[in-house]
Amino acid sequence: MTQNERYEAAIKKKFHIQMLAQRLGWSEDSRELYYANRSLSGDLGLALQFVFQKALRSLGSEEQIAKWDPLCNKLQILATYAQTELGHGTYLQGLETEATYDAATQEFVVHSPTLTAIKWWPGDLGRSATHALVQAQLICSGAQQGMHAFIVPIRSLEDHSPLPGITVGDIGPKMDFDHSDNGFLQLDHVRVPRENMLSRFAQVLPDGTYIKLGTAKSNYLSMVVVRVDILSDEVIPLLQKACVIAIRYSVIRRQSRLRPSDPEAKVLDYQTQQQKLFPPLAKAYAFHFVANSLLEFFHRSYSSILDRDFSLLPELHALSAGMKALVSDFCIQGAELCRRACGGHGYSKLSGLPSLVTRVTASCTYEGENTVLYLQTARFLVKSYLQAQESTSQRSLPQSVAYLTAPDLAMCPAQKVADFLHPELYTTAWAHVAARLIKDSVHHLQTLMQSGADRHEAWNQTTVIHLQAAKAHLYYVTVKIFTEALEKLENQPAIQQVLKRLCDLYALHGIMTNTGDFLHDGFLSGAQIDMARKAYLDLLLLIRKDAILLTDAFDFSDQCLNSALGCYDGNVYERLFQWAQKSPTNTQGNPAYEKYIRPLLQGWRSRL
Ligand SMILES: CCCCCCCCCC(=O)SCCNC(=O)CCNC(=O)[C@H](O)C(C)(C)COP(=O)(O)OP(=O)(O)OC[C@H]1O[C@@H](n2cnc3c(N)ncnc32)[C@H](O)[C@@H]1OP(=O)(O)O
Ligand SMILES: Cc1cc2nc3c(=O)[nH]c(=O)nc-3n(C[C@H](O)[C@H](O)[C@H](O)COP(=O)(O)OP(=O)(O)OC[C@H]3O[C@@H](n4cnc5c(N)ncnc54)[C@H](O)[C@@H]3O)c2cc1C
Repeated sequence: MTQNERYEAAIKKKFHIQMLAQRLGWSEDSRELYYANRSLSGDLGLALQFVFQKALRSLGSEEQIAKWDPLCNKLQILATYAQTELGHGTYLQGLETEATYDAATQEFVVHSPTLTAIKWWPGDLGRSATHALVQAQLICSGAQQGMHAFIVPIRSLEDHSPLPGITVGDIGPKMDFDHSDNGFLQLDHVRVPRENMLSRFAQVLPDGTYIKLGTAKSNYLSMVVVRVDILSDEVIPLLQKACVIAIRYSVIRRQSRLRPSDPEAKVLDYQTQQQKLFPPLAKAYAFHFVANSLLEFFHRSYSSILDRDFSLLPELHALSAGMKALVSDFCIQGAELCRRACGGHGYSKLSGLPSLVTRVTASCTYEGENTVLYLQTARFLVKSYLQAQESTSQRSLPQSVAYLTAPDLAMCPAQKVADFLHPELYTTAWAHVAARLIKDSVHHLQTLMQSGADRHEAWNQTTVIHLQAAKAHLYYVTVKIFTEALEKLENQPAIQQVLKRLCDLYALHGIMTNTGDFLHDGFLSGAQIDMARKAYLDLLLLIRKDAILLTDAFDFSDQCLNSALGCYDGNVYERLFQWAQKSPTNTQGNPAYEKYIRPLLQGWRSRL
């Protein structure tokens, strides 16, 4: 489909789902609506409404939520979240859009002072949204007060035309997300009432007095909220679908022979095919539990943050930022592995895999570029390590870094292959490596500072090391979450056994792909690495038996997968041939024949 066709189809789907929800009384965050959205294939339009509402509920006062939330739920307005600008996306302190308070009229004048201030990228902005939550530098009482959120009407609710002072449009073709009209927004002294500044954490009084009710970063809370939600709502299901398609196809596709006398083998019986597909499958399960755990932590801390107790916010920010980066990186890597594992047909759009890959690829950028987010986690780890070093410190460490003060083993006690299948053993191994890398990163930082570098330069010159420490810490946290999730399954032993194999594989795959970190200080010996590898390879064989059931368990219908390779009945070749014949290129004639091909073919004949 063209960009316009995909855009229209996505809005059409959203329209019908919304009509159904209204007819059946499904609320915005109901389980029914969640499953209805999950059961759809491909694109659903107006996704930024949920980002706007998350921001409204985290940054808005109760009165503002009461006013704007129902308008969103009934789709009486279509809203987007406009933070990123042409010149800035990561560095929020660099955002140039201004909101200057005019006490005479009790309005904010929202303006794009430069070309680079033009809002750029917000989804649904190009052609759909009627309102935008605009993040802008607040100017009042003659001072810049930092980034604050303003609700700005941008299109008429009568005829959808841009309102005065608004220049808005689509930013043009992208790698994917063709269904979403990512747009640009230039504001020319647009006036909005004082009540349109979201005021949970800050207020501007009628006379222009600025009242701070939160911290300097309170208005960053909306990003924390979205990073938590987007993993299970958008990113992880894309990896799950890719695993279902590739693993189902791999038991249908026969190629070559394991023994000359054998029939052609199912490609999933090759160890290398298992090595490609089972780690992504294990990650798809691991991240299901990680997303649930993060959501639980978020709910535990969110209500206190909304009541302006920010004590849990640093850990919540570090976890949500880091997990968004780690999970999205591995989902991108895993979806591409699934595509590659399907050979030529994996490169066909009829497989559904290229679309999953190009869509999930955006997740390393939106809602925070991953490197920048890992470094936010690293910043938290440095602080936690230094706090752990202060023997006088009375404050206990946040729960996710408690291992920094736990007794540490110098060497892994594993004596045989089976020892590496004990969750306690590999979780301890991950904790050891993470703690060592964090200590190492702080040591490098301090050494540079002691040699005279200022802290900003020292930080920049050690960010590669901090990145490595952050990734190890996050992987350790995910291993711990997966093992704890297994413990809760003791009354379902059959399921627990199957999922434990995936957890073992997830932990050991991380060790096998980072052996240097485990060998570096002798924590693991070469012999123990060999034991871990044996345990890992044996798991591939065991998981092979359950692989199809583990992918069926994701419960995606054929329509939802939208793939000729991943259909439940396995009739891959019939579908590929049917679908190819229905392809528009086979039903619309050859546009180049009359003008070019025929004259070419005729040309040489006339020369004979
Ligand atoms: C189906 C549809 C799916 C697709 C939907 C796509 C939706 C996508 C929507 C978007 O993309 S919206 C735009 C998202 N943009 C971002 O996420 C921007 C990423 N950049 C940042 O978050 C900030 O630039 C960054 C925090 C990385 C750095 O900002 P700063 O340079 O102002 O802060 P700094 O790094 O100096 O950190 C200052 C303090 O703020 C804290 N902080 C930073 N971000 C925070 C946060 N979010 N929450 C709470 N605290 C935060 C940070 O921990 C630190 O605390 P400490 O000083 O105590 O160490
Ligand atoms: C599909 C899609 C949808 C989007 N939807 C929205 C939306 O609805 N609303 C919205 O407001 N935005 C949206 N965005 C924009 C997105 O949030 C930004 O692109 C993202 O935050 C990254 O910022 P940037 O583009 O400025 O990248 P940059 O920060 O310019 O990244 C470029 C490079 O610089 C590096 N870098 C930057 N800062 C640092 C640093 N401090 N230390 C080390 N390295 C650094 C990065 O790691 C990266 O390698 C969307 C983007 C995409 C792709």
